Amino acid sequence: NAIDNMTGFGKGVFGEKQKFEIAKGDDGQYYLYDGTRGKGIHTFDAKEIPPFIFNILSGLFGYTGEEIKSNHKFFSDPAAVDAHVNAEKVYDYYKDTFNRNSFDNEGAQLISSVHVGNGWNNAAWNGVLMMYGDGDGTTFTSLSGGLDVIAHELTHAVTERSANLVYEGEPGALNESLSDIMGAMVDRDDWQMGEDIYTPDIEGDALRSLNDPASIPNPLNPSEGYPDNYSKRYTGDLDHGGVHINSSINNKAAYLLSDGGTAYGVTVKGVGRDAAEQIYYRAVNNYMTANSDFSMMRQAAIQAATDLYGADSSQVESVKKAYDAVGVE
Ligand SMILES: CCC(=O)Oc1c(C)cccc1C(=O)O
Ligand SMILES: [Ca+2]
Ligand SMILES: [Zn+2]
Repeated sequence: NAIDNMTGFGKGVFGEKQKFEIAKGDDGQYYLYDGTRGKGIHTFDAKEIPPFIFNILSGLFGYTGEEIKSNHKFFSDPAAVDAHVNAEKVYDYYKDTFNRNSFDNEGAQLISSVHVGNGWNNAAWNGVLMMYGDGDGTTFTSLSGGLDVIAHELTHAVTERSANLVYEGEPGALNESLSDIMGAMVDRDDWQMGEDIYTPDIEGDALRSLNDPASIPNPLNPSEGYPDNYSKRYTGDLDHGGVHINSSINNKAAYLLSDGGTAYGVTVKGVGRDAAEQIYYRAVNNYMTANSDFSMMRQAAIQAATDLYGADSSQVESVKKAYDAVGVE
């Protein structure tokens, strides 16, 4: 059927006015469907289906949830509005920054489902679509309200279609770290992850910090902060071998590469966010594979910087220093 692309309106999770692409169906209803980006951006309502059932339904049967429609151009579901708007922003980031057309570089549809589960404190890419919980209102509010969260989830899809880093141990920590790094590059005004949607009643905290990982308690070892050096890595079995913990070691390296600084006696000259994002994208897209470990991350970033700026460039030197600073040889 002919899709008429038009502009929709709504308010996001934090009450901000949003404008986004919608489509009008043959039934005269308006849908949260953006037909202008790739093969389309669809946002659905999962209607509180338990996450593990939703995962099965969407994984095996491609179920995406109920179409969100409105009989006028105003959409009144804030979680859906932000999931849609933020997916558009992340699509544009990958296209404008790396000329990548969606996560498969062939315009794959970006499908998001909101209201997954009941007070679910999670967001996930399940191989088919993004899933966002509403949070329990204490630990999280609607997770689709976080631009860095959506960039994080969509980067899992990009990683899966490129290096396809195994979600376990060091490769898993790098998988997580690349999602945090791109999350911080899209949500460009800070180096925190999830700050907008984490603990709505507490100001100033975040899920993770890339600039100072140790400033946030490590959930697996609360007496310490997240690790910011390889010598402090988590070596237990929880969280697939600490993929959400050891990611902070590489996150710190990326922060130092981008903004510069001194850590563990090593001073790094920042290359800026524009060069840092190009180095990491090229590393994950061209030089990393499923079992790449931290040492291979260092080499991949050096090679990417060499391709982009030359072997004797200051950027290559900064990559080496950044990984020296976090104790990765
Ligand atoms: C910043 C986004 C993020 O970390 O999402 C997750 C949450 C909130 C819980 C569990 C897993 C994830 C993830 O996507 O890794
Ligand atoms: Ca952020
Ligand atoms: Zn993740």
